[in-house]
Amino acid sequence: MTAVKVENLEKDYGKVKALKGISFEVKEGEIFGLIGPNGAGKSTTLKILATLLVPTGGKAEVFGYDVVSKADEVRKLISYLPEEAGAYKNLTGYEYLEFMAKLYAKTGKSIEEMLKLGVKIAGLGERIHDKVATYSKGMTRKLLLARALMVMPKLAILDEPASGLDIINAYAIRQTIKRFAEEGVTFLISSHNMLEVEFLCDKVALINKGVIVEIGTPKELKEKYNAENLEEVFMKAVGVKL
Ligand SMILES: Nc1ncnc2c1ncn2[C@@H]1O[C@H](COP(=O)(O)OP(=O)(O)OP(=O)(O)O)[C@@H](O)[C@H]1O
Repeated sequence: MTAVKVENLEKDYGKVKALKGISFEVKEGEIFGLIGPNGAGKSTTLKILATLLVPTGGKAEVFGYDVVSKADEVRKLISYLPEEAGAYKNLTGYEYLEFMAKLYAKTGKSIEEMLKLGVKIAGLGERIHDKVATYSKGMTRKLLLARALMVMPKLAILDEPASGLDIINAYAIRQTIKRFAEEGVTFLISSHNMLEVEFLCDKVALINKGVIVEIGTPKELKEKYNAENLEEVFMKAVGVKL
């Protein structure tokens, strides 16, 4: 089944044309990476799919639901991790996950289960009982990823999930994403770290200045451009002389 279908999507912010008619599809169970440099239009695309922004033109669907006219249905199926997200600093990590589980779970039993899963994903050990205000950036990011995944969304939309993290935390986050993909969660992630994406994603779309310049598996793209890695693919695809 198709998890995400984007057709000729456009977004203008006043005179700035952030998206100039992009199209791509994500299959159910895939880890799909939208990758490109700063300002390429990644966050804009993810916000539209998360129903937080309305496109200027074109169309986007999540599991067959239009993100504008069926936004309520879409919201039931997704989790969204924004690029610049914070958790309530005065709560402990545990209290934060509990608060979120109560918001999302329908019955007492599923609150418990969700919370247990959330604590496991966060992997913060005893520090889960410390205030979020005392967490490092990596710890907060892991807590937020736990919040996004403990609800077992059909589609997880993650904006730069491992950006700014050290290799150990970034690795832990990648492993979590892979594990949940094996359990059937579809992932749409954005990143400007092309090497990281290469290890993680089944399929990638390279986006630059609001235009998708290539789509394929990392292997296909490397072969097509006779490149050693996705960074090199990107440079060649956008015509940067190496
Ligand atoms: N609220 C806004 N108002 C005006 N322009 C915006 C707004 N949000 C984004 N833009 C512009 O739209 C373009 C795409 O921005 P977007 O945040 O989608 O890029 P990105 O690929 O996520 O970049 P980054 O990796 O830096 O987060 C940029 O030119 C940006 O300046």
